[in-house]
Amino acid sequence: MDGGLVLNFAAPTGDSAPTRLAKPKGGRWKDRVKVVKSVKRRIEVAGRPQSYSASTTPSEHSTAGPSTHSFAHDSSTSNDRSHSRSNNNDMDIDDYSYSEAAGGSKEAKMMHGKSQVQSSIFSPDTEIIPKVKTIHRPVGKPSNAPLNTSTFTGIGLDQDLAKHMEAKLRVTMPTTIQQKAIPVLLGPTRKVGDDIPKTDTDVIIQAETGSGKTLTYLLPIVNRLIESESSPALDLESKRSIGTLAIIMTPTRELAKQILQVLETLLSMPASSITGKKRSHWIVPGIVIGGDKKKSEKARLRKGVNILVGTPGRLLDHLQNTKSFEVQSLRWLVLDEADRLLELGFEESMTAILKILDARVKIAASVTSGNDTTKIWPQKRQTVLCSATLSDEVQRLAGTSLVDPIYISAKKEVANANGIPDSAVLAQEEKQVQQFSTPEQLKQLYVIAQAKLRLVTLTALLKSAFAGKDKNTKAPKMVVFLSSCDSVDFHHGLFSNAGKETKKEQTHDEYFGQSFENDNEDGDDDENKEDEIPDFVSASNRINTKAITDEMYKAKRETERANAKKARAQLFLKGAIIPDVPLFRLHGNLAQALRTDTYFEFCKATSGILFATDVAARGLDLPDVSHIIQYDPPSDLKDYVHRVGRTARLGRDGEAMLFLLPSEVKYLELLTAQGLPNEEVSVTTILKRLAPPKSTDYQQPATDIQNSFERYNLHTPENMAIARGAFWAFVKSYATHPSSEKHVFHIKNLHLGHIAKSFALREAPSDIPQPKKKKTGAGHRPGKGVEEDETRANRKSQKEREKEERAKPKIVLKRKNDVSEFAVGDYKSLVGPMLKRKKKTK
Ligand SMILES: Nc1ncnc2c1ncn2[C@@H]1O[C@H](COP(=O)(O)OP(=O)(O)OP(=O)(O)O)[C@@H](O)[C@H]1O
Repeated sequence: MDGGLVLNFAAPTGDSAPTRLAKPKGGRWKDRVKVVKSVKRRIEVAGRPQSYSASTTPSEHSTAGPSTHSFAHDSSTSNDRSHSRSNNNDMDIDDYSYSEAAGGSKEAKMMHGKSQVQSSIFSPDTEIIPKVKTIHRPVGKPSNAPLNTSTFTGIGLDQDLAKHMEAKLRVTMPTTIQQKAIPVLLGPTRKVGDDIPKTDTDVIIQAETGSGKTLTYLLPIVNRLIESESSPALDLESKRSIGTLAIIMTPTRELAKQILQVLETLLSMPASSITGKKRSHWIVPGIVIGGDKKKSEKARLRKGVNILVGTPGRLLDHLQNTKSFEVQSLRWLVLDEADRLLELGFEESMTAILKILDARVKIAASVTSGNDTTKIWPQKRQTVLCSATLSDEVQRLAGTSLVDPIYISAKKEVANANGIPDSAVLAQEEKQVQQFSTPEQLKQLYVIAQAKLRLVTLTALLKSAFAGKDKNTKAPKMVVFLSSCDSVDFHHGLFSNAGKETKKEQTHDEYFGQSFENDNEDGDDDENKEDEIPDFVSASNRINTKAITDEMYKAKRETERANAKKARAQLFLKGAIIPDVPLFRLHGNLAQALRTDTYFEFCKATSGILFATDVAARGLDLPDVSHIIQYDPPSDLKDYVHRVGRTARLGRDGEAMLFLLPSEVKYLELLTAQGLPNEEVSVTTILKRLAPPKSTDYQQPATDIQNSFERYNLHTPENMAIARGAFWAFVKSYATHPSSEKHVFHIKNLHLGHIAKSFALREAPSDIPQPKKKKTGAGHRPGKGVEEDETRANRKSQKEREKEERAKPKIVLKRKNDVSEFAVGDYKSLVGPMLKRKKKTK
């Protein structure tokens, strides 16, 4: 019999008497008779159904795990991988526990109209886990912290700007990458050091996550603009109308907003202490991103935006369709998270953008030549590529789109006294382009969990991390990365609502409806709605004109405050399984307003759990994130670096945990080959934390949790539909791993029955969802409307999916955005026979 999809009769409710005994199937007849006898005997003894695992007391178990911030807690047993294998001798009993067998349950009938059996998550596992040698690098000294060897003014920054940064951002000393790259980007006129290139050149910046790359490219741009403000050639009145001087492109909307926020802070500089004039007031920052109102963006572009932050799809849209979008004077183009920008879906937009810029900027360069601002600003467009990872694509793009770029990395500290990079170091580094590096102080762990134990292991990890935390002991702040939007919705819903079934639950519409409200196709929300945001200034004007009494105004403000509070409360939920911990979710299919609010709310939160897709993996500076859990491995190795990089930022500590299936251990070889360190924590070590105080039994609490999750799914057809959708999205996402990882992640390695358990499903759904026919039309044109992990067309199909689900609760799964490489052919031909095989063995 295969490793564990054997009969199990674990009581779903634990307190109802058995109505009939479901016959075990499969295996040898002797075993079946033995099981029935053993179960009958136990019913007689106990008088009510029990799970065998409840009475098991594995001798090697330690005492209950106290709450801890470290994932590696109790790591002395870290090599004890197979707690379930240790029980192999008990197979005849351990395989089977008794219940009224979901076959008789109302819920099971509701879902299937037929008997259903429930397998134990602790049945023996015959799977051999190969040993893999990983790098056990002890946690090192912080490698992305600010240095104490130089100052910002020392590396050439304007004094006012440096002071302002200190006051507003509490940033006083540069990090290694800032120390090396800022003098180069400040340009030859700044004359900081003799080794700075004599003319502005294109630059590739590679530095660890959380090392301050945003300021590295923003500070020189702002510095050179404020430096030019006294230039007589630049008439103050015409400064705004000069058009866009710098474009910063990012792959995600949240990252674009984050960059804009930093930019606005830098530009809020007070009057100069030297001239008495307000600095930088003429420099107008702006943003264009998918999901926002295109009309208002157009209006802002018409007035003139000097530094523009945007996502590629919307940027290209404006370049093609907004006549008043002036880019002829463009001097800087920054590609933040460059390698992501060049991945599937973005590459064509990028090429089209570069082509348009090449054509338009050339004309303008000749018009403005002779202007003395050109001495301060780069003489022609300077392109800056920036990322923590440098893929082959980036290097290919660098070869075609950048002119003689300089490569600057944070790997080596600059030795010279002023902290100025010398050309020898730069030249040497050029030859050592390294793809991946993570902060030295980051602790990187992994756990090999069988599919059926994944969900309880995740629960144990989360529960133990938050247990016993109060106001005095700082609770952690975590991000759990999942492979699909469906999976994020499922896990967020599960941890928020499981165990609360008796209370009024959110309806499907309430849960999902909020995702799509105000989210029309182009993000061009009704213009009239723009003023709905409470505006107390205009409200007070109305008080005067309409003679509204103070009381009425007060009441209105109270209502507005209450509504805002209510809206904020919806951004996160609190569940029963991990009590009092705010649970957030973030993915590309949420309405833009909800995404933005969630992002800012999670930034503000002192602790909590964010379930997210890779939309949160790139560039987001989420303050104080202490732990990262990669519950689904990333679909690309470099995303591993970006995901774990949400913690251990700027010299702070951090811990990351990677979940792998036994069939995926070879992934560790890939990580090791890239020099990425890892240390194992066993499933047992983690699950033991579920054991109650003074008990060694972790299997019963784990089984109870699993049962409670399964009951939650069975509670309503909507819950079941969400779980099944997440299951299929998981299977589909397996097809998105690149060919170099196919030997690790292959659908045929998946045990679908066990995977189902990890979605709290008692068996794998047998309906293979039919992918929707690909639509044609503008939304599908590559390069048009492409944003982050989604296309406009996909957002549309998601809406349709929701409508269909509301009308009839059944699974209609379509291609998801974040599994874009998924090939229908592979999926059907592989999963189909697997399901047939599974049916036969039953
Ligand atoms: N020199 C500095 N001193 C102190 N704080 C800094 C310094 N430079 C940047 N920071 C802060 O560090 C945080 C991380 O910066 P940033 O987001 O730019 O990192 P990053 O290298 O771009 O990371 P990622 O690769 O994840 O995008 C920000 O909050 C920023 O304000």
